[in-house]
Amino acid sequence: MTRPSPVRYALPATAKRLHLIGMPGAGKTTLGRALAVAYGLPFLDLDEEIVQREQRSVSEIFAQEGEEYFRQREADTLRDVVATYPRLVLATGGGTPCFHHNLEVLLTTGLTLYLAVPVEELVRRLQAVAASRPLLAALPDAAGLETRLRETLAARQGFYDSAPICCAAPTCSLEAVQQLIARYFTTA
Ligand SMILES: Nc1ncnc2c1ncn2[C@@H]1O[C@H](COP(=O)(O)OP(=O)(O)O)[C@@H](O)[C@H]1O
Ligand SMILES: O=C(O)C1=C[C@@H](OP(=O)(O)O)[C@@H](O)[C@H](O)C1
Ligand SMILES: [Mg+2]
Repeated sequence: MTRPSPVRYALPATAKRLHLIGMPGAGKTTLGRALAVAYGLPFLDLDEEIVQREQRSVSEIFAQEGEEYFRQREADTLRDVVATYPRLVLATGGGTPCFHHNLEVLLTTGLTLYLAVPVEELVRRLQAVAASRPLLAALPDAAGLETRLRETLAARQGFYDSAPICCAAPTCSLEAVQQLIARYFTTA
């Protein structure tokens, strides 16, 4: 099988910012980094940017200041980032589109892509790393994690579904996402 030409998957010049949204564990950070390399764009992770500005971890911010403080910092940082970076792959946090009209900011300043990874797969991925995610830490077991993720997804689904592109491929691989994006631009 011959590999597809990279040119076929190049991000059109009109798409200057690519925003990834989705549940924790969907792969926004991991895939965002790979997409940025593939498209030759700068990469930024919104959580990492907040951590850098605050000089403390997301868990520490939640524990010391509470969620509302984090959401305000998240909203401010998002607006700063889109004002600062004309070209960018941005990995958001799982809750980003759901607070402080951030969804409008994301939809109007870049191409927003929803990584719709099934909850069963999120559970598998997050079991190892849930402790570092304040909204998922302290859950007793995989069943508790799954229940929490299903409740969270139900509350957020409407926000996520506003994205013009949705990747529902089982693992949302780099290749699958690039094909989706290429198709979006040839049919738009
Ligand atoms: N496509 C994938 N297949 C398998 N595991 C993945 C994939 N993408 C991410 N992961 C793993 O899932 C976990 C969460 O990924 P991450 O990129 O931090 O997700 P998010 O930023 O959406 O919360 C990490 O341990 C990462 O290695
Ligand atoms: O779902 C959420 O509300 C959150 C997801 C996290 O990002 P990831 O989706 O990258 O884990 C991080 O922003 C914070 O812990 C809150
Ligand atoms: Mg992340």
